[in-house]
Amino acid sequence: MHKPIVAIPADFREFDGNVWHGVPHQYVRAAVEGSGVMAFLVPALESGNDADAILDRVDGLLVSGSRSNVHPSLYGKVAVDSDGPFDPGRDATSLPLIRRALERGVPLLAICRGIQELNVALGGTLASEIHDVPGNWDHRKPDVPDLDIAYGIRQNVVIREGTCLASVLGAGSVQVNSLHRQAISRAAPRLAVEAVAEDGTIEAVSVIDAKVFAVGVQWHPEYWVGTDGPSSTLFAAFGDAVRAYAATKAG
Ligand SMILES: N[C@@H](CCC(=O)NCCCC(=O)O)C(=O)O
Repeated sequence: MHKPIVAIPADFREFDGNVWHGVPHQYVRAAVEGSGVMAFLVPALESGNDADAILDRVDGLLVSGSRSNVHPSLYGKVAVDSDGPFDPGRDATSLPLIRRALERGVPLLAICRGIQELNVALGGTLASEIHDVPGNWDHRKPDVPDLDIAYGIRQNVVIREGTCLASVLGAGSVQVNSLHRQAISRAAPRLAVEAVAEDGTIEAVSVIDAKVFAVGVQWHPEYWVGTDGPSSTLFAAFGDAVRAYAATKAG
């Protein structure tokens, strides 16, 4: 059997005087070293990507975080400046891939922006600038140059009993990082809330009636794969689901 392949939708980014399709290395490293799979990046195209053609050729879908936000029009909201920055190519690539992966039973792990895309893809909505809500904790990325500090583990979330995530990480408290301004507002009907922060922010979901592993987390387990137990365990579980799916394709 070939080494399983996981598709990772890229961002459309501008820097160094050019435009690029890219995924931060931490996601690729976590897929390769944490899940034991190969990673293939999918360009962030507003048109031209065929979700089924991609999913025919891979064994899992890893939807990464990003500084950009899902365009509000995709969940019935009129965009305002604070909803940006936007990445229409990423939206147009990720959301169809998420929907088709779930329909086809392709394993899915969605992280940060990814859990927000999962929610929107299934009909949910997002809240912006959640740190402005009275009583909310500040979930934003710390404004520091050192990524180890920015991705530092600094938040307690509680995994609910009897959930998919509890079967992987155990129920109860787990310490995670936090780098987001938005969060799930109305959870899509097909999503089960699996973990919440102490201020009530939804921190993890799974897809009800999913054929295989289909989990979204608002934190960033990819960054500490290899050194943080829950991060490593989550990516190992995703890798196991990907290998099991690949084996079914091998016949
Ligand atoms: N843009 C969304 C999702 C946040 C996210 O994916 N953060 C990871 C990248 C952090 C960075 O590089 O700035 C939100 O803000 O909620």
